[in-house]
This record gives sequence, C-alpha cells and structure tokens, in this order.
Amino acid sequence: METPGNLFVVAAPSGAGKSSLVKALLELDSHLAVSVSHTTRAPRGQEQDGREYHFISNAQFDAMIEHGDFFEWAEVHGNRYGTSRNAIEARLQAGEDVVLEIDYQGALQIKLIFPYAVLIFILPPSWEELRQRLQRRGEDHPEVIAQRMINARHEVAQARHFDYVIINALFETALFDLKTVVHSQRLKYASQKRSKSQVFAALDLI
Ligand SMILES: Nc1nc2c(ncn2[C@@H]2O[C@H](COP(=O)(O)OP(=O)(O)O)[C@@H](O)[C@H]2O)c(=O)[nH]1
Ligand SMILES: Nc1ncnc2c1ncn2[C@@H]1O[C@H](COP(=O)(O)OP(=O)(O)O)[C@@H](O)[C@H]1O
Repeated sequence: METPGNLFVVAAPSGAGKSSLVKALLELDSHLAVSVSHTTRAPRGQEQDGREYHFISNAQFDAMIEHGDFFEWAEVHGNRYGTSRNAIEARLQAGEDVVLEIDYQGALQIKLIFPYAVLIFILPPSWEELRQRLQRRGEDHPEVIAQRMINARHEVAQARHFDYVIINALFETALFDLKTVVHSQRLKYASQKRSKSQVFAALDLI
C-alpha cells in the first residue's frame, strides 16, 4: 500500500463559514478532495445530490449503519450525518489528501480511528456575527437559526479538543490560516518519513 494521504477535519458551528472556506481551499489546492457525506436532512436551494451531500432517507441511513458502511456518524441539529468508508478509504490509501467537513462529534470519532488526522475548528468573530451570517445566508427558517445558535454554545466549547483553531473574521485571512495548516502538515508528514524526496514532493504541492 502507498503511504496514506493526510486527513484534515474541519468543524465549526453552523454559519461560521466552514463550507465557504473549504470550497475556496479546494479551488486553490488540486491535491485535496472533500469527502461527500450522507445525510437525512432535506436539500437546500442550490444543493445537488452527490455534490454537497448524498441525501438519503432515515431507512437508508439505518441500513448503512447496519452494514457498517460508516467510519463515523452523528445526529446534528435533528438530522443524521455520516462519513462513509467509500467516501475516503480508497483516496487515502492511494496517498491522496482528504478533507472532512463534519461536526465535532464526528471529528472526535475520526481522531480515534485515524490518530494522525489534523482537527481544525473554525470560530466566528462573535455571536452576533454568527447570527447575522446565518440570517444573510437565507437558507434556514428563523426557528432553525435559533436552534443552531443555541447548539453553537456547546459546539464552541469543544474547540479545545482540536489541533488548530482559526477565527473566520476576514475571509481571506482565515483562508490563509487554513492553507498554512494544510501546507505545514504536508511538510511535517514528509519530514517525519525522513525522505528528502518526500519533502520535495510536499513542497511541490504548496
Ligand atoms: N458527524 C458528521 N457531521 C457532519 C457530516 N456532514 C456534515 N456534518 C455536520 O453537520 C452539521 C450540519 O450541516 P449542514 O446541515 O450542512 O449545515 P451547515 O453547517 O449550517 O452548513 C455541520 O456541523 C456539518 O459539519 C458527517 O458526515 N458527519
Ligand atoms: N469571513 C466572512 N465574512 C463574512 N461572511 C462570511 C465569512 N465567511 C463566510 N461568510 C458567509 O457566512 C454564511 C455562512 O457561511 P457557510 O460557509 O455556509 O457556513 P457553515 O458551512 O460553517 O455553516 C455564508 O453566507 C457565507 O457567505
């Protein structure tokens, strides 16, 4: 087997900007792929099945749990979400890097299975800004936003279990921070293997 790829896990309270940051990172970094999760939540406006998520029913989700198809899954804001083995296993085994955009419960489960995973938590600059971003996104009903704001208190308290915390105040600054974490992990990983050619290969990915 090839050396497994790097695994990055990005978590945040809803509305902190995690999806926007990961999307921008992927546009800059062709060596990174995002894992597409399965969820029982209904699709939002522009979302497409198989792109943002695999949208499935509760019965299908139960069947996947029973078959052992998930590395991890969790209930978040009243819906279930999970990372399937298919979503990441082959890519990691081929030595490619993968990013997971999942909640803190999933992140902590992933760290137990893949201790080398790098856990990154995104924070909003303030509670008020978080509320405004959820409102401006315009995708969720007011009661859903209220619930997400309540859940955010508990989620933010989990940031201390993560390897890195990035504050998403200015988007470009947060994106730079995220890139720096990814790049430094690649170099660290390559240099741990003490191979000069691996370090040079990692530099080429920057
Ligand atoms: N544990 C786990 N959480 C996930 C997964 N996919 C998405 N989530 C999380 O579920 C939460 C809700 O996601 P979503 O409904 O897309 O809302 P958003 O975070 O407001 O964009 C977020 O914290 C996601 O990171 C997954 O596969 N596993
Ligand atoms: N640094 C930022 N400044 C202002 N608005 C932002 C910033 N980052 C993201 N946003 C906006 O906030 C909203 C929530 O971002 P999103 O990426 O959907 O969050 P999450 O995936 O964490 O729920 C979106 O409308 C997005 O365009």
